[in-house]
Amino acid sequence: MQIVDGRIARIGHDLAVQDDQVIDGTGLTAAPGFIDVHVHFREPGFTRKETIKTGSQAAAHGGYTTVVAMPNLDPVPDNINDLKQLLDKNRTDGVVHIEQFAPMTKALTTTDLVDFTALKQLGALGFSNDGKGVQDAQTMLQAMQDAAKVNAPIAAHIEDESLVNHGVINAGPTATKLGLPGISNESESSQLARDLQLAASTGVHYHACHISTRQSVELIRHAKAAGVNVTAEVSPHHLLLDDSMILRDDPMFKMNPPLRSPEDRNALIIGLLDGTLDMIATDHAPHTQAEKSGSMATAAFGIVGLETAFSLLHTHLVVPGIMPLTTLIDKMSGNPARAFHLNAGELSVGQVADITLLDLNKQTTIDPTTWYSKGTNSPFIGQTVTGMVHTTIVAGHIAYQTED
Ligand SMILES: NC(=O)N[C@@H](CC(=O)O)C(=O)O
Ligand SMILES: [Zn+2]
Ligand SMILES: [Zn+2]
Repeated sequence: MQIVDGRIARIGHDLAVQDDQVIDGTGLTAAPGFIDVHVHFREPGFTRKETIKTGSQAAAHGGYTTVVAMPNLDPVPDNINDLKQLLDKNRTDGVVHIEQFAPMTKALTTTDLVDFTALKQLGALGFSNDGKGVQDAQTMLQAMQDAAKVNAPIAAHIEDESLVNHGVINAGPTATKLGLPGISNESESSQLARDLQLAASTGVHYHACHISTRQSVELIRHAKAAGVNVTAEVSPHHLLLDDSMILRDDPMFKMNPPLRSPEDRNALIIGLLDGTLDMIATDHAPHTQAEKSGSMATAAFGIVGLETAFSLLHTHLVVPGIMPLTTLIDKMSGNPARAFHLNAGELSVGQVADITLLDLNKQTTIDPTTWYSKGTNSPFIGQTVTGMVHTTIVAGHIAYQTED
């Protein structure tokens, strides 16, 4: 493959080499750069957890060349000035392409809608109140109408707070055993059912964030069959972990939505394989060590994911034969690109040279001392995995390269 001016110029064997830089890909597999449509970079407001620089370096380390960042920041970028500053900072500090969701409502929690036209024009990729579900149906309906008008997607964090019951893990035998309050599946699926009805009537592109329950998979399957303009993501942790694996009160296993039952996890894998769930997104949610210590009752929700996603998914889905490598790469690159109309996700002549080189046989141990993220909150630390990201090329420039 030959790259000229940041774009793929030629693909083939024995390309004449007059270039000033050669990357030896012997033994490596080239994939289109990964795309994560759900990350939290915490800047501005929470830079003790992460910054745009460290978050984007973590993305490059994980093989991601494009990410879409969530707006649960301080200040919330719900106006032209704050969004403009954020977009500028994403551009100057990011070592990968950073797209940005703007919020749907002021401050994420009010029912005052943002100016969808102005924020879209400024460069928001779409709109999301991630971190908070939209509790009020009328607000969601209006947000969908406004988003549809400007041809922008809505990415929904789906959570009916009246059904959450102050829960911190999935409602089920583990919650009972540990004496912790549980979150029901219906807190997600009942709001999703509402949203799919509203999406059908507005025609908006409705993207369901971090789907975690079997009921949600079923609802999305039906909505797609009925022609609703819906896409959905699932996180690596909901695919690879369930609440039966939570053996003690450990905040590394606390995230929103929570790890569900083994049956739910199985439905997510089937839904991913049959196309009901379009893509994998990490929901990279860094927190400080203090925020992730003590009991699950009080710790923060969320885990990091950018630097471990490929290795974990390759080890647990591709190596055992559950999912072909090409499908995994589609779920991590081509599908998110198509869903969000990103000019990325394929390796072809003329495309921007966003390329990830994979060393599929390499065994490593998941070790946060090798990470760029400020967050070390992960339940996967210490696991041995097969397959790792070797080199990440963003618009023709090396954004990450392994040392060995
Ligand atoms: N997923 C989480 O557990 N936490 C996210 C918020 C979110 O994605 O809902 C965060 O911002 O920390
Ligand atoms: Zn969320
Ligand atoms: Zn999130």
